Amino acid sequence: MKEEIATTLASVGEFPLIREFFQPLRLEGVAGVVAGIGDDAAVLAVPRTQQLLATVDALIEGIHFSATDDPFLLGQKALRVNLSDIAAMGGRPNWYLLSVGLPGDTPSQWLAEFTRGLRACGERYGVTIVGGNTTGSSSGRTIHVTMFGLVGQGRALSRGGAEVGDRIFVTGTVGDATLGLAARQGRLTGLDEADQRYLEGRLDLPEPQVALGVALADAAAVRGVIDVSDGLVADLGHICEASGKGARVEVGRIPLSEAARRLVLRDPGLMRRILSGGEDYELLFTVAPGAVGMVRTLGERIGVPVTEIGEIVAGSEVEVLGLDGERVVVEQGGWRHF
Ligand SMILES: Nc1ncnc2c1ncn2[C@@H]1O[C@H](COP(=O)(O)OP(=O)(O)OP(=O)(O)O)[C@@H](O)[C@H]1O
Ligand SMILES: Cc1ncc(C[n+]2csc(CCOP(=O)(O)O)c2C)c(N)n1
Ligand SMILES: [Mg+2]
Repeated sequence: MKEEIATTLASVGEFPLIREFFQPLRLEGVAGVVAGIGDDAAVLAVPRTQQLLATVDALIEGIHFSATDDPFLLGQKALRVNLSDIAAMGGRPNWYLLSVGLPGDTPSQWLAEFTRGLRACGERYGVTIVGGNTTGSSSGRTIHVTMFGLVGQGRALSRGGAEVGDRIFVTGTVGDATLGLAARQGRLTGLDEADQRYLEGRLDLPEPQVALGVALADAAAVRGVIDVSDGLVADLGHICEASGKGARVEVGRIPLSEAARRLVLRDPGLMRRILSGGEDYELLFTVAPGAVGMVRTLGERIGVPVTEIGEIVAGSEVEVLGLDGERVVVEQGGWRHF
């Protein structure tokens, strides 16, 4: 029997790679691309009534993903984590740059699947590649996506606008991604198969809340906004720091998925991990008390669950109250790289 020799990137070469894998990621019909892949820089047209949003996020092997993770999902996640940052600013995402560092022995099939994921997600959210960078890597695979979006002049949301008395809201459910990671790494036992699949799905394919972000940018009563990437308590801390305020959150109000709820019922200690686990990519935002009804209606109209979990207070601390009303100590509150 003849042995199949897998093609690697080293055998394809840098420029054929760009032609074969990255150029096909261009989407027709996205406005504003004066020049995309092929020149020294992209040329992008920003309408006079809009402002440009720019954000970059890295996915590093061993830090954000494992070599064995599904590259089709990873391609989608690379865009989704950036879409979430544009959403947190209330913008519409349009364009992205892709920078990859890949070892020469990476199978071509890996890159084919990774770029298939980018394409699927690009089509779904209407964002196109406009350029990038390709290098070898001597220490694992690295992916950086820089994403651009547009927001009306002076309409961008920010972390810094929270006021005392604001109600704190979060979209969707919290903690699924960190539980999914723990499950994948064998740190959760006794999880049934369907729940494990659900939680890992939330880790692999976060849902950036782009439509809600855009709607919130039009609502003047929405003040401090962030997406939950580091962890609920840590990211609320970022709103507090930027706004010069404190916050009080009630554990009993934090929205959990059915799968997370079942786990917490068995092991209430997991709640601590939920409070500080990252990668949910939900929106966390504060709302003037008089606008709570409007935000609920907005959530219903867009089809995104929004849950009130606490209140902005004077001070600088994020205070977490347990079911018994006692203060819960959350040491770090979220992911830290260093
Ligand atoms: N190396 C850097 N150089 C310049 N600015 C940076 C650098 N690293 C982070 N920042 C800036 O610091 C702020 C906080 O960064 P952080 O990465 O926590 O935000 P984020 O992008 O929302 O988080 P995430 O990476 O989880 O999406 C952002 O405004 C970011 O642009
Ligand atoms: C293999 C593996 N190990 C650990 C984690 C968890 N993790 C990595 S980065 C991060 C916070 C957001 O990062 P950033 O601020 O860089 O966007 C979290 C929760 C993972 N997903 N995969
Ligand atoms: Mg963010």
